Amino acid sequence: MSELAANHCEACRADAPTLDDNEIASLQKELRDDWQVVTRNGVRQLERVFRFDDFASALAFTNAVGEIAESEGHHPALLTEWGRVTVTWWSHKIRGLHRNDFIMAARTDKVAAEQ
Ligand SMILES: C[C@H](O)[C@H](O)[C@H]1CNC2=NC(N)=NC(=O)C2=N1
Repeated sequence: MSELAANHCEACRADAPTLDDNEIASLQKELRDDWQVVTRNGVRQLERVFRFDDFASALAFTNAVGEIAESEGHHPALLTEWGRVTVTWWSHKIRGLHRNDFIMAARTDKVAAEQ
């Protein structure tokens, strides 16, 4: 399990810098390859699709991710479908990626492993 998962989010200030390419590449090494960096409307985001046997399992995972998001005050986009959940992390207030997003991606993997 990634060391990142042992961390908690820091308060992300609106003037915090977004991660640069090198910082992203370095943090990606601490995450499973399933996580991809995507860019939407100029905003870099961290995204992974999780697969499940049915909708009930997908929904239970969705709610479990929602719990950690609430506990950290840092929230993903969650697309819940039959057998799949797409989880996307980015820091809204800085319109990009912050270390918090990588921490929460690692925490998301931990939740998946516990399902
Ligand atoms: C007021 C509230 O704490 C802030 O808007 C938080 C809520 N959750 C958040 N989640 C994410 N991913 N980015 C944010 O900038 C963010 N801001």
